[in-house]
Amino acid sequence: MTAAVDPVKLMKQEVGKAAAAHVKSGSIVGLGTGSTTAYAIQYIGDRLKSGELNDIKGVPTSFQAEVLAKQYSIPLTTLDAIDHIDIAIDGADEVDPQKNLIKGGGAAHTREKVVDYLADQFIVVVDSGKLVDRLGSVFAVPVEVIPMAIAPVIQAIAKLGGKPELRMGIKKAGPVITDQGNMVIDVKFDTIDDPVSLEKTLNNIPGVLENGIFVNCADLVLIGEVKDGQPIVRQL
Ligand SMILES: O=C[C@H](O)[C@H](O)[C@H](O)COP(=O)(O)O
Repeated sequence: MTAAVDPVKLMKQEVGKAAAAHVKSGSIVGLGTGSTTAYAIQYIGDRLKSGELNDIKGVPTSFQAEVLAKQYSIPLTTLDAIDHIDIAIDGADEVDPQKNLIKGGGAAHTREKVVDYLADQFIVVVDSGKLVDRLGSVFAVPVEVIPMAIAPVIQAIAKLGGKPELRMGIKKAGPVITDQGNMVIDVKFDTIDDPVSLEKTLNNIPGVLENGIFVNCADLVLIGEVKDGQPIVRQL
C-alpha cells in the first residue's frame, strides 16, 4: 500500500521550486523562514550543486534559515558586508488581494522584515490556503516584544481592541523565545480595516520591537495549488 501524498506538502514543494528558479547567478538572496521557504532553500542548493547556479550569497532571516542554508551548502553573508539584496524569497501566513501579508507564524518576522524590505525583488511563496480577502480573517498578528514590557504591551493592545495572547512553546515549557531573545504576543483582531495604520500603531507601543504585518512590499506572490491531483503554481 502506498502512502497518500500530502497535497499541502506538494503545493509547498512546487512553489518553493518555482521561486528558486527566479534566483540568478551572482545574486545576493534573502533566505526566508518556514516550511515553504525551506523547499526554496533546498532547490537553490540543488541548483548550486548541479552547477546551474553559481556565485550566490544568502542572507538568512532566522537561525532555521541559516541551518538549512548550511545544510545545502549555500554560502552566507551578513548585512554589514553587502549594500543590497537582489531577491528575497519568504513564506507568509496570510496574503490579501493587494499582496499585503501577515507573517511571523514561526516568530521570525522581525529579521524577515529587515531582509524582505531591503530586497530589490521580494517573492512570497504560499499554498492556496493562505489566501484571504482581508488580513486578520484567520491568523492573529504576531508582535515581538521585549520581555520586561510584556504586561504593558498586552494592556495597550487590549485597549486597541485586539485579543492578545502570549505565544507559548509547543515542545518547550514557557513562552516562545525569538532569535533575538524576545517574546511574541499573538493578537487577534475582529477585522483589520487598515493594515497600513495598524502596522504603525502596533510598532509605536513602547516595548514592541516589530509586528508581522507586511504592507506594500511583496512584488510577486507564487501560489501553490492542486488541480486534478497535480500541483500547479499561479501568480498574484
Ligand atoms: O516566522 C515565520 C515566517 O513568517 C514564515 O514565513 C511564515 O510563518 C510561513 O511559514 P510556513 O511556510 O511554514 O507556513
